[in-house]
Amino acid sequence: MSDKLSHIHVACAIIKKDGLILATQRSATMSLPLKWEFPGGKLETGESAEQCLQRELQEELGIVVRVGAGLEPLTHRYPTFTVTLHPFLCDTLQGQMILHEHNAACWLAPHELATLDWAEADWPLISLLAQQP
Ligand SMILES: Nc1nc2c([nH]c(=O)n2[C@@H]2O[C@H](COP(=O)(O)OP(=O)(O)OP(=O)(O)O)[C@@H](O)[C@H]2O)c(=O)[nH]1
Repeated sequence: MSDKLSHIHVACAIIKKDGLILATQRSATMSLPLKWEFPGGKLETGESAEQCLQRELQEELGIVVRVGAGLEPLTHRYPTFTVTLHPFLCDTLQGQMILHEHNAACWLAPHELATLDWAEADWPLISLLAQQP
């Protein structure tokens, strides 16, 4: 497979509520099983990051969010593919969260995020969030 084919772009949501941030755990049957991540997914052709997040968060968690500022994209090379994460700060607008795909979810203070077993691509983001007030 060419590098181009194995390089995916993923929009992910840093959802904040009362100073806490939502973390979701991938299921045992997904790729990167049981790793923690920020909810979101692959950008489809012609889709904006905001549209992607609204679609993915509705599918995965049944919630509608307000998409705010974008953070610096991060690129990570896994053994079998490369991912560029496009993180966005978000607030929940509507919906009772239901886990349609994930194994678990939790709300943590920024400095507590590092206690979870995150997907490798996320670690620079975890460090950045932990430094913010
Ligand atoms: N949503 C999300 N995905 C992440 C994060 N970090 C990270 O490495 N990823 C990777 O980015 C990809 C997201 O794609 P997806 O969520 O639409 O894909 P998927 O579960 O259907 O994966 P699959 O196509 O590998 O089965 C996954 O391979 C996931 O492991 C993150 O913080 N949030």
